[in-house]
Amino acid sequence: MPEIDWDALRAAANDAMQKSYSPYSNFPVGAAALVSDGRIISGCNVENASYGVGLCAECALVSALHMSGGGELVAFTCVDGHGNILMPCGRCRQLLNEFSAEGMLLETVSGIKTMDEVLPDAFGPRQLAEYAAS
Ligand SMILES: O=c1ccn([C@H]2C[C@H](O)[C@@H](CO)O2)c(=O)[nH]1
Ligand SMILES: [Zn+2]
Repeated sequence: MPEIDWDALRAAANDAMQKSYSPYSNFPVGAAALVSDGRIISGCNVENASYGVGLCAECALVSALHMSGGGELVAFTCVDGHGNILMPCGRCRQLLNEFSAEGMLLETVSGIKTMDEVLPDAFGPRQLAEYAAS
């Protein structure tokens, strides 16, 4: 597993946040993650005049993961427009869980946590596989 440089991840999240399109909430968000092969990916929130259609930064990040070669997420951080750490919303925790490496770490307002701590007993691909096999 690659070594986690939280400062570099936060810098990437801040760079992504600068590209946010958030004229409706005025709440820019940038997310960044370290991938299993060592590369850093990022994404920003992209809002829409039809408010509910807006995309969280994590959606762009997951898209970037696939567009740049796939892999699993090892570490994740997310910042708001002031550069402060932001917790991914519930939907985005589910989104990230799908592509998380075992023991993936997230930087949170209350320290570094595991995916399992921020989304306990998650529903994921395993549940579908178990159902199909039963
Ligand atoms: O985890 C989160 C939570 C919120 N937002 C965005 C969605 C919306 O554009 C703005 C305000 O909710 O913040 C994200 O990008 N990620
Ligand atoms: Zn979200």
